[in-house]
Amino acid sequence: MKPASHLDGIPSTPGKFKMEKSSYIYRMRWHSSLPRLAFWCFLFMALIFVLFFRSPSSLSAPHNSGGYSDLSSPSRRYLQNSDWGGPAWEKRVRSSARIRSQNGMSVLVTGAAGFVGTHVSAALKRRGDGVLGLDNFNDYYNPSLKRARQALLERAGVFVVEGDINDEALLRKLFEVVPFSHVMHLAAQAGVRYAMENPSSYVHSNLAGLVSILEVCKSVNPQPAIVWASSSSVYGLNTKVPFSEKDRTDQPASLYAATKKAGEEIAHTYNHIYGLSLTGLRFFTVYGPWGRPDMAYFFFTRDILSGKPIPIFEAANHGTVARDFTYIDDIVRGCLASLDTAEKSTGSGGKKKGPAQLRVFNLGNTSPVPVTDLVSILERLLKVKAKRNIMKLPRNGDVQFTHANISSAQEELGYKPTTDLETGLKKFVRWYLRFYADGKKGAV
Ligand SMILES: O=C(O)[C@H]1O[C@H](OP(=O)(O)OP(=O)(O)OC[C@H]2O[C@@H](n3ccc(=O)[nH]c3=O)[C@H](O)[C@@H]2O)[C@H](O)[C@@H](O)[C@@H]1O
Repeated sequence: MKPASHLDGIPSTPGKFKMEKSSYIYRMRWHSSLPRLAFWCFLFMALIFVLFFRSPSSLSAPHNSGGYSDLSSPSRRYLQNSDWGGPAWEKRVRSSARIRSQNGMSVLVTGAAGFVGTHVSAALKRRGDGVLGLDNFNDYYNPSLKRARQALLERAGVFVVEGDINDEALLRKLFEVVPFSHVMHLAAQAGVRYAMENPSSYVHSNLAGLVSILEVCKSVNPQPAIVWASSSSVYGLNTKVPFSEKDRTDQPASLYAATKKAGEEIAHTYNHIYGLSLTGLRFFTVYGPWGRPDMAYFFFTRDILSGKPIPIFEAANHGTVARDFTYIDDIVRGCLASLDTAEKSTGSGGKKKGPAQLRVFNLGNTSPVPVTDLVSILERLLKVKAKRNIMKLPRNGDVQFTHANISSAQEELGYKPTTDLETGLKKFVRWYLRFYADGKKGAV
């Protein structure tokens, strides 16, 4: 008898199974229904296993633009330790989120082990607010820097829960343990150019992750007010300067920018349907101590020190490429002011009860600096001449310049940046040299 065609290929390795043996096996195995059942059960379990442990982003290699390379565990990006829950864990969560000042708030900070997240969490804690961090510690850049930030927060009394914003069960559990009054949502896939390498990571964090946060926030009681990180990149190909919140933002130049812009529209929807209070902050190229190694000022510093040439982009006809670089302390003040002025959400039980606050603010420095000047400042501070490799601005998401109009944030938040690039970079370089002294902390 001829075996059924879908079984033909099973003992397929030549030399491993002789023909007579395989037909014997076939007769023994497939004429009995119990082994057949066992086989399908095994196949089913294997499928469940594969689906459970495979995420879209686990298919791509880890990011290397920050100079970090670890190909040993490509699936690590979102394979998080789901080790949460239990009385001891809940006690830590509660204690970290305990308010210690009059009129303080309890804030869930997502992306707490990230650059901005760490600074915001520490600042909230310092003034007596209750803070709980959440971070998935992915390896977009060297996670040892994130662990060092976590240790810093730990010393300040902030517990950073390890988990992904897409894990709604975890988010619900956190709200069950602490009825957070505010969410500072900073977890995101950042970086403009990396979107060409790993587009699905942007969809995972900036779209699916944002929706997951909003879904949980809309359904808990009381609903928290949410402040979240948008980006100056939403202005895309806009040429009207300085960029005002009223300008068009429908021409993103990168998938990253498109996901941030989509986030702003998603925020509108949740505000409209569920009465969530939402404030989006368009950050302009934030830099400073504990910064992100994938950003130019950071890896320029590393490469200037090691004598490696640095690629400096210029626009067509030797056009200047410039950024409205904004120092982290100014951004933190803008974040805290946004939380302080956020009105309560109006919905409950997943239903809107009345109109709720919906805001978008530029948080920039209002003085763009050419990238070539940034390099000159670094050369002075590091006392090392850079090997400048001038190249054409690649068409992979970069825009030629950014410049924030901050009048709206000034009026409503009292936001007033005070740090110029030279002063801010001095603080960054001091931190960098201390942190990476003698290469003790390993590769950036
Ligand atoms: O403002 C923002 O919203 C964005 O700011 C930064 O994006 P970007 O301004 O491109 O920051 P960098 O990647 O550090 O680049 C800074 C400048 O250096 C230039 N650059 C970058 C890389 C390089 O190799 N050479 C080079 O000249 C870029 O064109 C840009 O003008 C962040 O990476 C984004 O996550 C953030 O959302």
